[in-house]
Amino acid sequence: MTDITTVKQRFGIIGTSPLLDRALEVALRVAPTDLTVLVTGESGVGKEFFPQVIHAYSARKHNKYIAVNCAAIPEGTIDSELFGHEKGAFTGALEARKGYFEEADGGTIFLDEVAELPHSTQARLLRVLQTGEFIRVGSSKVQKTNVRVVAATNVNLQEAIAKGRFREDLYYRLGTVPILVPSLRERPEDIPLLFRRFAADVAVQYRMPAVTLDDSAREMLMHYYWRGNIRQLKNVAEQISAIEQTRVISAEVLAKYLPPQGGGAPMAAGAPHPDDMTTERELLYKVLFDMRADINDLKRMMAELIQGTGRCPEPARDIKALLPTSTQSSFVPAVVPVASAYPHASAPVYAESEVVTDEPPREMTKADMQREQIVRALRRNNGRRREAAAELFMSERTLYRKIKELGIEEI
Ligand SMILES: Nc1ncnc2c1ncn2[C@@H]1O[C@H](COP(=O)(O)OP(=O)(O)OP(=O)(O)O)[C@@H](O)[C@H]1O
Repeated sequence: MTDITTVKQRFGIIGTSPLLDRALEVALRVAPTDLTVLVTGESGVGKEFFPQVIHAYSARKHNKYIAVNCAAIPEGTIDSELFGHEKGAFTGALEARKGYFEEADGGTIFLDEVAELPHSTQARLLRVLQTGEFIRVGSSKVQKTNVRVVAATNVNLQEAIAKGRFREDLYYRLGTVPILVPSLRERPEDIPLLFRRFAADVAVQYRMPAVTLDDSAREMLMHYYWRGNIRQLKNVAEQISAIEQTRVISAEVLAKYLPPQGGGAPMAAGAPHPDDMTTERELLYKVLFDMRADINDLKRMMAELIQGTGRCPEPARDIKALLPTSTQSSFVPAVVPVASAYPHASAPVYAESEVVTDEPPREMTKADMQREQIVRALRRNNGRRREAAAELFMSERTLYRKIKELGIEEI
């Protein structure tokens, strides 16, 4: 049997706490079966690793793995996304389309935020779990599929059942094997390990020395409440790495990044998502973060030019790409190549038609900055929202909401 250390290394799962090991052990043990698994735990504890582990160590591993964020799909289209539709089933259904349950035949579907499914979809899901049968929207033909379902939620499903929001029969069917992922408070020994990993990742990504914690800061970190769990810890590590000049962090400095604990009920049904509370602040940090990396890149480019090497250190990342999209149209599109054509000139030489316009720069509002960051993250990830959300330190659900709110078009 595969040992847990191998699994952790393969998936980049940090932690040595017995509760985490126990959860991973259960995942490994049920992986080769076809049992349905329900992964629960507070927001930000790392539930997403579990369906991946289960799929990777199952006989289905060579077939499809499809992850669906149930909260991110509008209610009106979720049935068709999951189960497909026939041509003409609804306005805009110009072609017939397979749903995820048909696509993933022989594989695994991860239903994240399963508590967000509307009632009608819950009924369809129950049927496919019980019999393997489903019907495309607009069809009357019953089809069969062989899909293993792993679901996850941070919502207290018993409460949701009591409020009539979630079907009890579906709860029992989904939770054949329950896996509870521990909160960070239940595994304080993992906190310094996680912090070190996140700080090291930032250091590599932005080519800067990693921040470390002094004893007082480590103590504070381990006793903090961590409402948003690992996601919040990751945010803090990244913010500190980006903003602080000093690389050894004291408790005094750390305290600036930890919101007051007040109350501190963990994330549960109906509670505001930590992303919702901190997204704006974090996006602003991210602006600073990116600007600092850009400035470092520009400094390096300038140093190279001044030394007369005339070589752009990172050809893929030209100056235009470093500029906010809002200023790209009015800015010099290729300063470096023009200047490098005249390596002995004392100042950069601009092609005549490319000179910066006189237009006074428009002050960016907070919404502009947020839009900017989201657009950049989406571009960097070729429009993949999951990756962009991770980079922006927010859940996919929050990213979807922001995209809608800020009127960002498809990238
Ligand atoms: N043990 C771990 N080691 C390293 N990174 C982790 C670990 N657990 C979680 N993370 C990171 O923390 C972040 C949040 O994890 P994840 O998205 O899986 O949380 P979640 O439990 O699914 O939260 P939500 O219920 O809000 O969707 C991710 O960036 C993930 O990579």
